Amino acid sequence: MKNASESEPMTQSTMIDPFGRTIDYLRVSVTDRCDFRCVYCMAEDMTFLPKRDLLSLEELDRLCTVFIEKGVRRLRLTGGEPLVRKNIMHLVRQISRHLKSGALDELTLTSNGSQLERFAGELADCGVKRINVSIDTLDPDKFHAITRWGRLEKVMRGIEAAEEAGLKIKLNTVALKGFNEDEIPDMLRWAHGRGMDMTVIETMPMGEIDADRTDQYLPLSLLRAQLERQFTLKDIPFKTGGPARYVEVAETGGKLGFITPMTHNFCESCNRVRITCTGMLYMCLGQDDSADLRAALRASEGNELLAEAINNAIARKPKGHDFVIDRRTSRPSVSRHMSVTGG
Ligand SMILES: Nc1nc2c(ncn2[C@@H]2O[C@H](COP(=O)(O)OP(=O)(O)OP(=O)(O)O)[C@@H](O)[C@H]2O)c(=O)[nH]1
Ligand SMILES: C[S@@+](CC[C@H](N)C(=O)[O-])C[C@H]1O[C@@H](n2cnc3c(N)ncnc32)[C@H](O)[C@@H]1O
Ligand code: SF4
Ligand code: SF4
Repeated sequence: MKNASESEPMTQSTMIDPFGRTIDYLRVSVTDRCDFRCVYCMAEDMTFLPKRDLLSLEELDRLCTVFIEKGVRRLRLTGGEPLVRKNIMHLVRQISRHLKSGALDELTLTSNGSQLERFAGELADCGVKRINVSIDTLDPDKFHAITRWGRLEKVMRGIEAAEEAGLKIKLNTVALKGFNEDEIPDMLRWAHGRGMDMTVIETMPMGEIDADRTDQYLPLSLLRAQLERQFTLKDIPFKTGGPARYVEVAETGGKLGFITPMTHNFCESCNRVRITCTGMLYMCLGQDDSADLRAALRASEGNELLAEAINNAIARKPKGHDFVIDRRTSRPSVSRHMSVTGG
Protein backbone atom coordinates (compact mmCIF):
# COMPACT_ATOMS: atom_id res chain seq x y z
CA MET A 1 0.00 0.00 0.00
CA LYS A 2 1.20 3.51 -0.74
CA ASN A 3 2.41 5.74 2.04
CA ALA A 4 -0.09 8.59 2.58
CA SER A 5 2.68 11.17 2.38
CA GLU A 6 3.70 10.13 -1.16
CA SER A 7 2.34 12.79 -3.45
CA GLU A 8 0.11 11.44 -6.18
CA PRO A 9 -1.47 13.38 -9.00
CA MET A 10 -5.09 13.93 -8.06
CA THR A 11 -8.11 14.47 -10.24
CA GLN A 12 -10.80 16.48 -8.51
CA SER A 13 -14.53 16.32 -9.12
CA THR A 14 -17.22 18.72 -7.89
CA MET A 15 -19.90 18.22 -5.24
CA ILE A 16 -23.16 20.04 -5.96
CA ASP A 17 -26.11 19.81 -3.57
CA PRO A 18 -29.82 19.70 -4.48
CA PHE A 19 -30.02 23.51 -4.30
CA GLY A 20 -27.21 24.01 -6.81
CA ARG A 21 -24.65 25.00 -4.16
CA THR A 22 -21.08 23.85 -4.75
CA ILE A 23 -19.63 22.20 -1.64
CA ASP A 24 -15.93 22.96 -1.57
CA TYR A 25 -15.36 23.63 2.14
CA LEU A 26 -14.90 20.91 4.76
CA ARG A 27 -14.85 21.55 8.50
CA VAL A 28 -13.30 18.73 10.49
CA SER A 29 -13.84 18.36 14.21
CA VAL A 30 -10.76 16.38 15.28
CA THR A 31 -11.88 15.97 18.91
CA ASP A 32 -14.96 16.80 20.96
CA ARG A 33 -12.73 17.46 23.99
CA CYS A 34 -11.66 20.85 25.17
CA ASP A 35 -9.54 22.42 27.88
CA PHE A 36 -12.19 25.15 28.36
CA ARG A 37 -15.88 24.90 29.26
CA CYS A 38 -17.37 28.05 27.72
CA VAL A 39 -20.76 28.57 29.33
CA TYR A 40 -22.67 29.01 26.04
CA CYS A 41 -21.01 25.95 24.48
CA MET A 42 -20.88 23.21 27.12
CA ALA A 43 -22.04 22.19 30.56
CA GLU A 44 -19.26 22.08 33.15
CA ASP A 45 -19.64 18.32 33.64
CA MET A 46 -19.78 17.65 29.90
CA THR A 47 -19.49 13.97 28.95
CA PHE A 48 -17.07 13.32 26.10
CA LEU A 49 -16.87 10.44 23.68
CA PRO A 50 -14.83 7.42 24.75
CA LYS A 51 -11.43 7.47 23.05
CA ARG A 52 -12.13 4.13 21.35
CA ASP A 53 -14.86 5.77 19.23
CA LEU A 54 -12.48 8.29 17.64
CA LEU A 55 -11.17 7.92 14.15
CA SER A 56 -7.40 7.55 14.09
CA LEU A 57 -5.38 10.39 12.59
CA GLU A 58 -4.70 8.14 9.58
CA GLU A 59 -8.45 7.61 9.11
CA LEU A 60 -9.11 11.34 9.40
CA ASP A 61 -6.42 11.98 6.80
CA ARG A 62 -7.96 9.39 4.47
CA LEU A 63 -11.39 10.97 4.86
CA CYS A 64 -10.02 14.45 4.17
CA THR A 65 -8.20 13.16 1.11
CA VAL A 66 -11.38 11.62 -0.31
CA PHE A 67 -13.23 14.92 0.24
CA ILE A 68 -10.41 16.78 -1.53
CA GLU A 69 -10.69 14.37 -4.45
CA LYS A 70 -14.38 15.16 -4.49
CA GLY A 71 -13.79 18.89 -4.81
CA VAL A 72 -13.03 20.33 -1.36
CA ARG A 73 -10.61 23.27 -1.74
CA ARG A 74 -10.66 24.64 1.82
CA LEU A 75 -10.33 22.70 5.02
CA ARG A 76 -10.73 23.92 8.59
CA LEU A 77 -9.75 21.91 11.65
CA THR A 78 -11.89 22.59 14.68
CA GLY A 79 -13.27 20.78 17.71
CA GLY A 80 -13.66 20.84 20.79
CA GLU A 81 -10.22 22.33 20.86
CA PRO A 82 -8.32 21.00 17.83
CA LEU A 83 -4.90 21.60 19.38
CA VAL A 84 -5.60 19.31 22.36
CA ARG A 85 -5.95 16.24 20.12
CA LYS A 86 -2.87 14.07 20.69
CA ASN A 87 -0.36 14.30 17.84
CA ILE A 88 -2.52 16.79 15.98
CA MET A 89 0.50 18.20 14.17
CA HIS A 90 0.96 14.82 12.49
CA LEU A 91 -2.46 15.25 10.86
CA VAL A 92 -1.77 18.88 9.95
CA ARG A 93 1.48 17.86 8.28
CA GLN A 94 -0.21 15.01 6.40
CA ILE A 95 -3.00 17.23 5.09
CA SER A 96 -0.52 19.95 4.16
CA ARG A 97 0.73 17.78 1.28
CA HIS A 98 -2.47 18.76 -0.54
CA LEU A 99 -1.50 22.43 -0.20
CA LYS A 100 1.85 21.63 -1.75
CA SER A 101 0.27 19.68 -4.60
CA GLY A 102 -2.19 22.53 -5.28
CA ALA A 103 -5.27 20.35 -4.61
CA LEU A 104 -6.15 22.42 -1.55
CA ASP A 105 -6.26 26.24 -1.43
CA GLU A 106 -6.39 26.66 2.32
CA LEU A 107 -5.78 24.70 5.50
CA THR A 108 -6.78 26.56 8.63
CA LEU A 109 -8.02 26.21 12.21
CA THR A 110 -10.46 27.62 14.71
CA SER A 111 -8.92 27.51 18.16
CA ASN A 112 -9.36 28.85 21.67
CA GLY A 113 -5.68 29.82 21.54
CA SER A 114 -4.64 27.96 24.71
CA GLN A 115 -2.07 25.78 22.91
CA LEU A 116 -0.95 28.23 20.26
CA GLU A 117 2.22 29.20 22.05
CA ARG A 118 3.39 25.64 21.54
CA PHE A 119 2.11 25.05 18.01
CA ALA A 120 2.06 28.36 16.11
CA GLY A 121 5.51 27.93 14.52
CA GLU A 122 4.79 24.41 13.32
CA LEU A 123 1.41 25.41 11.93
CA ALA A 124 3.03 28.16 9.87
CA ASP A 125 5.68 25.70 8.74
CA CYS A 126 2.92 23.40 7.45
CA GLY A 127 1.49 26.14 5.24
CA VAL A 128 -1.27 27.42 7.53
CA LYS A 129 -1.60 31.13 6.75
CA ARG A 130 -4.44 32.29 8.97
CA ILE A 131 -6.29 31.07 12.03
CA ASN A 132 -9.39 32.10 13.97
CA VAL A 133 -8.98 32.56 17.71
CA SER A 134 -12.05 32.77 19.93
CA ILE A 135 -11.98 35.35 22.73
CA ASP A 136 -15.13 36.85 24.25
CA THR A 137 -13.57 39.37 26.63
CA LEU A 138 -10.22 41.04 27.34
CA ASP A 139 -10.86 41.14 31.08
CA PRO A 140 -8.95 38.23 32.72
CA ASP A 141 -11.58 37.63 35.42
CA LYS A 142 -14.48 37.71 32.98
CA PHE A 143 -12.48 35.47 30.64
CA HIS A 144 -12.07 32.92 33.40
CA ALA A 145 -15.79 33.19 34.21
CA ILE A 146 -17.00 32.68 30.62
CA THR A 147 -14.56 29.86 29.77
CA ARG A 148 -14.76 28.44 33.32
CA TRP A 149 -11.25 26.92 32.96
CA GLY A 150 -9.37 29.33 30.65
CA ARG A 151 -6.54 31.77 31.42
CA LEU A 152 -6.43 34.88 29.26
CA GLU A 153 -2.68 35.45 29.67
CA LYS A 154 -1.97 32.03 28.14
CA VAL A 155 -4.15 32.81 25.14
CA MET A 156 -2.42 36.18 24.79
CA ARG A 157 0.95 34.43 24.71
CA GLY A 158 -0.50 32.16 22.02
CA ILE A 159 -1.59 35.16 19.98
CA GLU A 160 1.89 36.67 20.26
CA ALA A 161 3.45 33.39 19.13
CA ALA A 162 1.07 33.26 16.16
CA GLU A 163 1.92 36.83 15.20
CA GLU A 164 5.64 36.05 15.43
CA ALA A 165 5.13 33.00 13.23
CA GLY A 166 3.48 35.23 10.63
CA LEU A 167 -0.03 33.77 10.98
CA LYS A 168 -2.88 36.13 10.20
CA ILE A 169 -5.37 36.06 13.07
CA LYS A 170 -9.10 36.68 13.11
CA LEU A 171 -10.76 37.18 16.45
CA ASN A 172 -14.10 35.38 17.01
CA THR A 173 -16.35 36.84 19.68
CA VAL A 174 -19.75 35.50 20.65
CA ALA A 175 -21.93 38.52 21.47
CA LEU A 176 -23.55 37.93 24.85
CA LYS A 177 -26.16 40.19 26.34
CA GLY A 178 -25.13 41.62 29.69
CA PHE A 179 -21.68 40.07 29.41
CA ASN A 180 -19.60 41.67 26.67
CA GLU A 181 -21.87 43.95 24.64
CA ASP A 182 -20.37 47.07 26.23
CA GLU A 183 -16.84 45.77 25.76
CA ILE A 184 -17.06 45.01 22.05
CA PRO A 185 -16.01 48.54 20.93
CA ASP A 186 -12.79 48.21 22.97
CA MET A 187 -12.17 44.71 21.67
CA LEU A 188 -12.64 46.00 18.14
CA ARG A 189 -10.07 48.78 18.68
CA TRP A 190 -7.69 46.29 20.28
CA ALA A 191 -8.02 43.71 17.48
CA HIS A 192 -7.79 46.23 14.65
CA GLY A 193 -4.89 47.96 16.39
CA ARG A 194 -2.99 44.66 16.18
CA GLY A 195 -3.89 44.08 12.56
CA MET A 196 -6.50 41.39 13.30
CA ASP A 197 -9.95 41.26 11.76
CA MET A 198 -12.81 40.42 14.07
CA THR A 199 -16.15 38.64 13.75
CA VAL A 200 -19.02 38.77 16.18
CA ILE A 201 -21.35 35.80 16.40
CA GLU A 202 -24.94 35.29 17.53
CA THR A 203 -25.45 32.45 20.04
CA MET A 204 -26.98 29.42 18.39
CA PRO A 205 -29.28 27.10 20.36
CA MET A 206 -27.18 23.92 20.22
CA GLY A 207 -26.82 21.39 23.04
CA GLU A 208 -27.92 21.50 26.67
CA ILE A 209 -25.89 23.95 28.77
CA ASP A 210 -26.16 25.04 32.39
CA ALA A 211 -27.22 28.60 31.52
CA ASP A 212 -30.32 29.86 29.70
CA ARG A 213 -29.46 30.97 26.16
CA THR A 214 -32.50 33.18 25.85
CA ASP A 215 -30.97 35.39 28.57
CA GLN A 216 -27.66 35.61 26.73
CA TYR A 217 -28.96 36.07 23.20
CA LEU A 218 -28.04 39.41 21.64
CA PRO A 219 -29.32 40.05 18.10
CA LEU A 220 -26.44 41.50 16.10
CA SER A 221 -28.76 44.00 14.46
CA LEU A 222 -28.92 45.66 17.91
CA LEU A 223 -25.18 45.43 18.40
CA ARG A 224 -24.58 46.98 14.99
CA ALA A 225 -26.86 49.89 15.86
CA GLN A 226 -24.93 50.39 19.12
CA LEU A 227 -21.58 50.30 17.30
CA GLU A 228 -22.80 52.81 14.74
CA ARG A 229 -23.04 55.41 17.51
CA GLN A 230 -19.23 55.27 17.82
CA PHE A 231 -17.98 53.98 14.49
CA THR A 232 -18.61 54.51 10.80
CA LEU A 233 -19.40 51.08 9.35
CA LYS A 234 -19.36 50.57 5.61
CA ASP A 235 -20.67 47.32 4.09
CA ILE A 236 -18.04 45.72 1.90
CA PRO A 237 -18.19 42.69 -0.39
CA PHE A 238 -15.15 41.05 1.34
CA LYS A 239 -15.62 37.27 1.71
CA THR A 240 -13.54 34.54 3.34
CA GLY A 241 -15.83 31.71 2.25
CA GLY A 242 -17.37 31.66 5.76
CA PRO A 243 -20.82 33.00 6.72
CA ALA A 244 -19.72 36.45 7.95
CA ARG A 245 -20.88 39.67 6.26
CA TYR A 246 -18.19 42.27 6.60
CA VAL A 247 -18.04 45.99 7.20
CA GLU A 248 -15.02 48.24 7.14
CA VAL A 249 -14.61 50.41 10.23
CA ALA A 250 -13.50 53.87 9.10
CA GLU A 251 -12.02 54.88 12.49
CA THR A 252 -9.77 51.78 12.80
CA GLY A 253 -9.26 50.80 9.16
CA GLY A 254 -10.02 47.15 10.07
CA LYS A 255 -12.76 44.69 9.09
CA LEU A 256 -15.61 43.52 11.29
CA GLY A 257 -17.72 40.50 10.34
CA PHE A 258 -21.23 39.70 11.55
CA ILE A 259 -22.29 36.04 11.77
CA THR A 260 -26.04 36.21 12.10
CA PRO A 261 -27.69 32.80 11.71
CA MET A 262 -30.59 33.97 13.88
CA THR A 263 -31.39 37.43 12.50
CA HIS A 264 -30.24 36.92 8.93
CA ASN A 265 -30.06 33.53 7.40
CA PHE A 266 -27.07 33.10 5.10
CA CYS A 267 -27.83 29.51 4.12
CA GLU A 268 -28.52 30.32 0.45
CA SER A 269 -24.78 30.64 -0.11
CA CYS A 270 -23.77 27.64 1.99
CA ASN A 271 -20.67 25.90 0.66
CA ARG A 272 -19.74 23.51 3.46
CA VAL A 273 -20.23 20.22 5.26
CA ARG A 274 -18.72 18.90 8.48
CA ILE A 275 -17.20 15.69 9.73
CA THR A 276 -16.88 14.77 13.38
CA CYS A 277 -14.04 12.94 15.12
CA THR A 278 -16.07 9.72 14.91
CA GLY A 279 -16.60 10.05 11.17
CA MET A 280 -20.17 11.32 11.11
CA LEU A 281 -20.89 13.65 8.21
CA TYR A 282 -23.29 16.49 9.06
CA MET A 283 -24.69 18.19 6.00
CA CYS A 284 -25.93 21.18 8.01
CA LEU A 285 -24.83 22.71 11.31
CA GLY A 286 -28.44 23.36 12.24
CA GLN A 287 -30.00 19.98 11.41
CA ASP A 288 -29.73 16.47 12.84
CA ASP A 289 -29.42 14.44 9.64
CA SER A 290 -26.02 12.79 9.29
CA ALA A 291 -24.24 9.97 7.48
CA ASP A 292 -21.95 7.45 9.12
CA LEU A 293 -18.73 7.56 7.11
CA ARG A 294 -16.80 5.48 9.63
CA ALA A 295 -18.66 2.34 8.58
CA ALA A 296 -17.92 3.03 4.91
CA LEU A 297 -14.32 3.91 5.74
CA ARG A 298 -13.71 0.67 7.61
CA ALA A 299 -15.69 -1.59 5.27
CA SER A 300 -12.95 -1.76 2.64
CA GLU A 301 -9.46 -0.52 1.84
CA GLY A 302 -10.65 1.15 -1.35
CA ASN A 303 -12.56 4.42 -1.27
CA GLU A 304 -15.52 3.51 -3.51
CA LEU A 305 -17.98 2.88 -0.65
CA LEU A 306 -16.88 6.07 1.03
CA ALA A 307 -17.32 8.11 -2.12
CA GLU A 308 -20.80 6.63 -2.60
CA ALA A 309 -21.79 7.38 1.03
CA ILE A 310 -20.62 10.98 0.57
CA ASN A 311 -22.58 11.37 -2.69
CA ASN A 312 -25.74 10.03 -1.05
CA ALA A 313 -25.32 12.44 1.87
CA ILE A 314 -24.69 15.51 -0.29
CA ALA A 315 -27.88 14.67 -2.18
CA ARG A 316 -29.71 15.11 1.16
CA LYS A 317 -28.12 18.44 2.15
CA PRO A 318 -30.98 20.60 3.46
CA LYS A 319 -31.75 24.13 2.39
CA GLY A 320 -30.95 25.61 5.82
CA HIS A 321 -31.31 25.47 9.57
CA ASP A 322 -34.41 25.82 11.77
CA PHE A 323 -32.74 27.59 14.69
CA VAL A 324 -35.12 29.43 16.99
CA ILE A 325 -34.46 31.07 20.32
CA ASP A 326 -37.76 30.34 22.00
CA ARG A 327 -38.55 31.83 25.41
CA ARG A 328 -41.38 29.35 25.99
CA THR A 329 -39.09 26.33 25.88
CA SER A 330 -35.55 26.09 27.17
CA ARG A 331 -34.81 23.14 24.88
CA PRO A 332 -32.10 23.77 22.24
CA SER A 333 -33.13 23.57 18.55
CA VAL A 334 -30.36 21.03 17.92
CA SER A 335 -29.52 18.60 20.71
CA ARG A 336 -25.86 18.06 19.88
CA HIS A 337 -23.32 20.53 21.22
CA MET A 338 -21.38 22.94 19.00
CA SER A 339 -18.20 21.09 20.03
CA VAL A 340 -19.37 17.94 18.18
CA THR A 341 -19.04 19.58 14.78
CA GLY A 342 -16.86 22.52 15.82
CA GLY A 343 -19.30 25.16 14.62
N1 LIG B 1 -25.14 28.75 11.25
C1 LIG B 1 -23.90 28.55 10.82
N2 LIG B 1 -22.87 29.00 11.56
C2 LIG B 1 -21.63 28.78 11.11
C3 LIG B 1 -21.37 28.10 9.91
N3 LIG B 1 -20.03 28.02 9.73
C4 LIG B 1 -19.47 28.65 10.77
N4 LIG B 1 -20.43 29.09 11.61
C5 LIG B 1 -20.23 29.78 12.88
O1 LIG B 1 -19.38 30.86 12.70
C6 LIG B 1 -18.60 31.03 13.87
C7 LIG B 1 -17.15 31.22 13.46
O2 LIG B 1 -16.68 30.05 12.90
P1 LIG B 1 -15.21 29.82 12.42
O3 LIG B 1 -14.84 28.42 12.67
O4 LIG B 1 -14.30 30.85 12.99
O5 LIG B 1 -15.31 29.99 10.88
P2 LIG B 1 -15.67 31.18 9.93
O6 LIG B 1 -15.82 32.47 10.67
O7 LIG B 1 -16.77 30.70 9.09
O8 LIG B 1 -14.35 31.19 9.08
P3 LIG B 1 -13.74 32.18 8.02
O9 LIG B 1 -14.81 33.10 7.56
O10 LIG B 1 -13.24 31.29 6.97
O11 LIG B 1 -12.65 32.88 8.75
C8 LIG B 1 -18.83 29.83 14.77
O12 LIG B 1 -19.64 30.16 15.84
C9 LIG B 1 -19.50 28.87 13.85
O13 LIG B 1 -20.36 28.04 14.55
C10 LIG B 1 -22.48 27.62 9.19
O14 LIG B 1 -22.38 26.97 8.16
N5 LIG B 1 -23.71 27.88 9.68
C1 LIG C 1 -17.15 25.17 19.05
S1 LIG C 1 -15.72 26.20 18.95
C2 LIG C 1 -14.48 25.04 18.45
C3 LIG C 1 -13.11 25.61 18.25
C4 LIG C 1 -12.40 26.18 19.47
N1 LIG C 1 -12.56 25.42 20.64
C5 LIG C 1 -12.81 27.62 19.69
O1 LIG C 1 -13.43 27.90 20.72
O2 LIG C 1 -12.51 28.43 18.81
C6 LIG C 1 -15.95 27.15 17.43
C7 LIG C 1 -16.65 28.45 17.60
O3 LIG C 1 -17.98 28.23 17.97
C8 LIG C 1 -18.39 29.24 18.85
N2 LIG C 1 -19.53 28.74 19.60
C9 LIG C 1 -19.58 27.74 20.51
N3 LIG C 1 -20.84 27.53 20.95
C10 LIG C 1 -21.62 28.41 20.28
C11 LIG C 1 -23.02 28.70 20.28
N4 LIG C 1 -23.87 28.00 21.02
N5 LIG C 1 -23.46 29.67 19.44
C12 LIG C 1 -22.61 30.38 18.66
N6 LIG C 1 -21.28 30.15 18.60
C13 LIG C 1 -20.79 29.19 19.42
C14 LIG C 1 -17.15 29.48 19.68
O4 LIG C 1 -17.15 30.73 20.30
C15 LIG C 1 -16.05 29.38 18.65
O5 LIG C 1 -15.79 30.64 18.06
S1 SF4 D 1 -16.26 27.33 22.42
FE1 SF4 D 1 -14.39 26.25 21.92
S2 SF4 D 1 -13.10 26.68 23.70
FE2 SF4 D 1 -15.14 27.10 24.35
S3 SF4 D 1 -15.86 25.19 25.28
FE3 SF4 D 1 -16.55 25.23 23.15
S4 SF4 D 1 -15.02 24.08 22.09
FE4 SF4 D 1 -14.10 24.72 24.04
S1 SF4 E 1 -26.94 26.50 8.89
FE1 SF4 E 1 -26.70 24.76 7.48
S2 SF4 E 1 -27.32 25.45 5.43
FE2 SF4 E 1 -27.07 27.26 6.76
S3 SF4 E 1 -25.00 27.95 6.31
FE3 SF4 E 1 -24.84 26.63 8.12
S4 SF4 E 1 -24.48 24.54 7.34
FE4 SF4 E 1 -25.14 25.82 5.63
